[in-house]
Amino acid sequence: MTRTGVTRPRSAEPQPGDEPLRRLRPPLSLSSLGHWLTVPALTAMAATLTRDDALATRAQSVGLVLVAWLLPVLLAPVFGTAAARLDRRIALVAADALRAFLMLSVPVVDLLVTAVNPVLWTAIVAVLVSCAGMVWSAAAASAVEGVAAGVADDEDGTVGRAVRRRALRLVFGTAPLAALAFVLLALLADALLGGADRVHLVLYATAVVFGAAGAATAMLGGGLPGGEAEFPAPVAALLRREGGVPGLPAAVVGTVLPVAALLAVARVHVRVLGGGDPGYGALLLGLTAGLAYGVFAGPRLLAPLSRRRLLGLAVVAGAVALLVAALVTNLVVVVVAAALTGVCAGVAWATAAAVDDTPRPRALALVAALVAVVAAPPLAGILGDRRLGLGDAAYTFTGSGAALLAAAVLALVAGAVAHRRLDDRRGVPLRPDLAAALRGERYVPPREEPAEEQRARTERGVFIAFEGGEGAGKTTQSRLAAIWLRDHGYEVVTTREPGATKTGMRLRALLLDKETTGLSSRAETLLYAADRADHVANVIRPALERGAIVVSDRYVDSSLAYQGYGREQDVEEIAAVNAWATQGLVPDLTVLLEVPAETGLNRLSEPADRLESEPRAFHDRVLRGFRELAEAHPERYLIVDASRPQQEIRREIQDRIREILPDPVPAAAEDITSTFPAITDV
Ligand SMILES: Nc1ncnc2c1ncn2[C@@H]1O[C@H](COP(=O)(O)OP(=O)(O)OP(=O)(O)O)[C@@H](O)[C@H]1O
Ligand SMILES: Cc1cn([C@H]2C[C@H](O)[C@@H](COP(=O)(O)O)O2)c(=O)[nH]c1=O
Repeated sequence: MTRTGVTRPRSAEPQPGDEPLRRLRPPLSLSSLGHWLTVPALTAMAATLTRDDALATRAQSVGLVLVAWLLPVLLAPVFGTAAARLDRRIALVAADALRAFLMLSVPVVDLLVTAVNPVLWTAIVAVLVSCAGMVWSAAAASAVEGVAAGVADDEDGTVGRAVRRRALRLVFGTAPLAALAFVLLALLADALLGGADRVHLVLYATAVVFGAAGAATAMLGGGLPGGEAEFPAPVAALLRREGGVPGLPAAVVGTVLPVAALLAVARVHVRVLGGGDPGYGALLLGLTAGLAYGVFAGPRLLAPLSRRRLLGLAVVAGAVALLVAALVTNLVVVVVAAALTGVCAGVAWATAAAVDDTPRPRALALVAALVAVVAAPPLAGILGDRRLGLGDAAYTFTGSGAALLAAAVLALVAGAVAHRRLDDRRGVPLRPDLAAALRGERYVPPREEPAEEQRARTERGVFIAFEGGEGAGKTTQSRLAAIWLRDHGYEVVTTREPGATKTGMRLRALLLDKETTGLSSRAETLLYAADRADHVANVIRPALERGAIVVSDRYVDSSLAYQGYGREQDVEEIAAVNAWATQGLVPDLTVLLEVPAETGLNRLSEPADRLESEPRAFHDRVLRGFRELAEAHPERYLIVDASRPQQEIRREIQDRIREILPDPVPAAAEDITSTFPAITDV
């Protein structure tokens, strides 16, 4: 059972998606194992080849190999398009065979070809192996899509999604296995071989794994299904300036920096700490196992805590773990700190992907990783090893430790910025919020209300507005809130804008009809304001005056966001027009539901209306507008990450509404019963 009482399937039981993938499992696992093994194998080779050189040269050789391995990922769409033209089986087998051959070539060049610089050749192999890996990934993704699309009895796509998820787990889950295999091979090599040749064993082993993967693919019976896989271009995703979740870039940078910096200097750092390849492997094992655990556990971790808060916290915690790895000169402590860094980065990554499901976080992560891998090794070399005298004692501060320290400080700053900008529970203290989440509860802060405000509340009802972009879930959540309130004895009026009154319905038809062309932005603003004036005068105010709770799907903020930010008109002027139209009526609480524009628009099933048909840049400006409005008055807003499941969102909204509710039972009734009505979760 989970904390929330939901029974999770036991891992020993077959999962949906297992059976359709059964045939592809051996080649996918073997090839992925080989893929991840290439990283420690080639970096260890570079470190071994430069073992007698200065720290700067050693660090930069390892950095060069890592950069060479990462760079081709920028060209993923090119490889995706090229692979689509090839026969899938041939592409998979050829990519594995080429990688086996390339891995074998490294020791051969080292031992036999004196004319070629072996470090340079190792870096060239890293580029070529990575390119072949991209072709393999594209062909494998297409095969997995083919399997997912071909699942019988899968009308709602559940099994297809499970197939994709299982395939991803298979590919990324082999990374810790590769690190473990590297440790074992390094120990074996230490026991059996001597000198620089020791590192050759892992290169041979990687070649054998690729050979076995290619053979497993070649021997697959029957045809290999194919489907269309997507390969978003990382550079294009980054160049798109509109949209994006504020604070998310800082979170992504703060997530990636510690992992990339550790990878870049781990081999030289471990040597400084007195470890060889087995120590390097142990550090990689800790980091990758932590990452895998964090990615898979992240979505369920501290479920009652806001995902945006969790993201900021995970980034800060990862930076602190890296700080420990940088400062402590004990290999075991560093391996444990690397594992914690991995867990935090995994949790942060899973959470960031839930907050922004566009290709942007992935693109930014790739660029941040490249920058870190390029910068960390030379920084380690420049800073060099230093001995600090502390009275009788001395502390040796290594160059690699200093580079990790710099990365940790930067990640800490990025984490703090991310926490500040992403936080959707402003005004709610973090410590009790976190403590309650650790107990599996959601924290509801006590609210002290000035006497004047309390009196004003008893004299009128409560006004709650739901705001957000298209398809954010305003209608769904405002209805759920109204049902919950009615269940607890309140009179609730649910309403919406535009179109709550007879005149409003005509205005709505006019405003949303795509046939309404050439309407000026000012006229549009005034028509929305006219609808609102009628709405307030005939629906909202009368309901509030008789003490009802009014729940409105959209209100003034929609005009400020759409006509102000979206149409790029003066927001202050629109606010003034609307203050006049509503006679200054401001909601007691505005629930802002945030989803990326693409997600929201994709949720809509009806043909797009006049406003929904506006370009993506318009909707991105609208979303930015909503957030800025909410951030200006955090005390009367609840910002909700609306990309989560409906029931999670519902609970978060109920918790916040509870804080502003008047007592639903008339005072006279209370005198009789002497009990207060309990508000319980539905
Ligand atoms: N959290 C959620 N996750 C996934 N789908 C959701 C979620 N909330 C709502 N939906 C679905 O998204 C669609 C749009 O939801 P809804 O009508 O509530 O959004 P809206 O913000 O009112 O849209 P509009 O901008 O058209 O007024 C519906 O099909 C709804 O079932
Ligand atoms: C109140 C208000 C609304 N809009 C826009 C926003 C939407 O595109 C439509 C309303 O349709 P929905 O199904 O209720 O989401 O109108 C606006 O531009 N300005 C406003 O003030």
